[in-house]
Amino acid sequence: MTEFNNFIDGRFVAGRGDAFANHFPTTGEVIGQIRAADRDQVDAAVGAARAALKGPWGKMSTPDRMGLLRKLADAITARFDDFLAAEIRDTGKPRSIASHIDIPRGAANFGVFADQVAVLGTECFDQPTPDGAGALNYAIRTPRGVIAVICPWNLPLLLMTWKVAPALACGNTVVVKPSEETPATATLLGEVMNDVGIPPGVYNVIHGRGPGCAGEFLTSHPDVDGITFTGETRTGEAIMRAAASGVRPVSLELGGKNPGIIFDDADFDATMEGIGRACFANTGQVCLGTERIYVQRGIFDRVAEGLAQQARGYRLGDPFDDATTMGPVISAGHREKVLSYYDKARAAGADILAGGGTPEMQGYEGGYWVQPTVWTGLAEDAAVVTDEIFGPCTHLQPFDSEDEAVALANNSPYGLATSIWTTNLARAHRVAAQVEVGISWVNCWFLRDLRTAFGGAKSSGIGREGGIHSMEFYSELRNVCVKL
Ligand SMILES: NC(=O)C1=CN([C@@H]2O[C@H](COP(=O)(O)OP(=O)(O)OC[C@H]3O[C@@H](n4cnc5c(N)ncnc54)[C@H](O)[C@@H]3O)[C@@H](O)[C@H]2O)C=CC1
Ligand SMILES: O=C(O)/C=C/C=C(\O)C(=O)O
Repeated sequence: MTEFNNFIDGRFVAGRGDAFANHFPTTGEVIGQIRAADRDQVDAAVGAARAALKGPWGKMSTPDRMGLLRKLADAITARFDDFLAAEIRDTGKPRSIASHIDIPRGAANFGVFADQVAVLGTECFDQPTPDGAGALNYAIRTPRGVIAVICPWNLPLLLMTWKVAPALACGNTVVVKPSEETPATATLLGEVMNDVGIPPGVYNVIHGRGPGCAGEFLTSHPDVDGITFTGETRTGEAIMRAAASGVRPVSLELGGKNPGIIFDDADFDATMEGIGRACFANTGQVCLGTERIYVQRGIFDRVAEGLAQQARGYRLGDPFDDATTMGPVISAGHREKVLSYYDKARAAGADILAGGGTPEMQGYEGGYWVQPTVWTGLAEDAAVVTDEIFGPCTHLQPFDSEDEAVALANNSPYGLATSIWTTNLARAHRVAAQVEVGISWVNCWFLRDLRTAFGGAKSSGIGREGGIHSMEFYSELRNVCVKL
C-alpha cells in the first residue's frame, strides 16, 4: 500500500493531519493512504517557499531557470511509465487516454512555458518633459511570490503542471494542494524536482481535503501571494473570499455546462467523432466536455442515433488493457452525484437513447461505474440540462434557426467552452463570436494550442491562462521611470 506524504522543502514528510484512504476507482479497493498536512505543516510549506524565493531560486537567471524547466520536461518523459501507472491507479482512466493526453501534456507544459519566458518582453515609453530632456519609462517583470496551486482530480498531472510550469518559469515558488482523490503524480513530481536539481522549497506539496483542512489553510495563509485554482464554481467562490483578505490575485478556471451546436451542413462523420469525444472522453470528467447539444432539426434523429450508438460502443474495464476505452468515475461520492442526475432525467420523463444507469461489471463490482448516457426530450430548465454533472452523459435538443441555437447555448450561467459544427465558414465565425464563452471550437474539440488564452466567461471563471496570459498572472510589472 502506497503512503502519500507531503513534500516540504525538498523532503517527504508524513502528514500530521488526518489520514485517509486512496481508492482505485476501477475496483474500489484501497491502494494507498494519504497523510494530510496539518496547519503547522502548511505553514512550513509556505515558509519553505518564501525562503526559496529569497534564496538560490530568487537569484537564478532566467536562462538557468529555463534550463531546469526543460530538464523537468525530459525527466517526466524519462519516467513516463511511473507517471502513467500512478495516474491510472488514482483515476482508473484508460491507458489509451493517460498515455496520449495526461502524461505527455504534463511534460509539455514545462517545455512550453520555458519557451514562453524566453520570448517574454515588457513595455517601454519615451516621455517628453518640460525641460526637453525627457524621461524613459520601462517595465520590469517580477515574480508574484509564493503561489498556492489548488488542483482537481480529473486531469491531475496535466492541470497541476499547467499552473506550476508558468509559475516557476516566472520565478515564483509554489505550494501545491492536489485533490484528495488523486495524490500520486504531484507527489511523484517531488522526486523529479529533486532529481533535476530544483532547489528545496521551490515546489512543495501538501495533501488533504479542502474546507477546514489543508486547502483552506493554504488559501487563507497570509504569506501566499496569489492563488490559482481549477475546479467547481462554488469552491472558486470560497477561494475568492479567502483571497480577499490581503487582496491576493486569483486565477479561477471553474465549472461549465458546455453547449455543442450542430448545423445540418456539418461534415457528419467528423462531427460525430468530435462530439462523441466531447461528451464521453475521460468518462465525461472534463470541464470542457459537452453536456448540452443543440442539433438543427433536419439531422436531429440521425445525430441522436449516431451518438447513442457511440455511447453503447464504449468498452468499460481494466484501464491497463489497451482495448478499454472508458473508465469509471473518480469516486463513490461522484458516482452517486452522477447517478442522481440519471434518476432526475428518468423522473422528468427524458427519452433515454442510451445508458441511463449502471453497467454490469463482472470482476469490477466495487468500482465506480456508470453507463455512458444520451437523453433527449427534456425542457431547458430541467436540472439535467442546467447543472454541471461531470459524467459521461449529454442531452440533445433540436433547433430551427441560427439565432435560436445561439440563444439556447447562451441560456446558462456558465460560459466555458462551445464546439460549433458546420461547413459554412461565415456562419462558424458569426456563431463563434456570439456564444458567451472563453473558448469557441469550430469543427473540433479540445484542440489545444498552449499559447492561446484559456479560461471561462460568466460563472466559469476569472482570468486567462496559457501563453502570455499565464505570464501576466504569474508575474507583476514594475514601471521604472528614469529622468534623462
Ligand atoms: N475541472 C473542473 O472543472 C472540475 C469540476 N469538478 C466539479 O466539482 C464537483 C465536486 O468535485 P470536487 O473534487 O469536490 O471539486 P472541488 O472544486 O471541491 O475540489 C477541487 C480542489 O479544491 C480543493 N478545495 C475544495 N474546497 C476548498 C476550499 N474551501 N479551500 C481550498 N481548497 C478547496 C479540493 O480539495 C480539491 O483539491 C464535481 O462533481 C464536478 O462537478 C470537479 C473537478 C474538476
Ligand atoms: O488543456 C487544458 O489545459 C485543460 C483542460 C481541461 C480542464 O481545464 C478541466 O477539465 O478542468
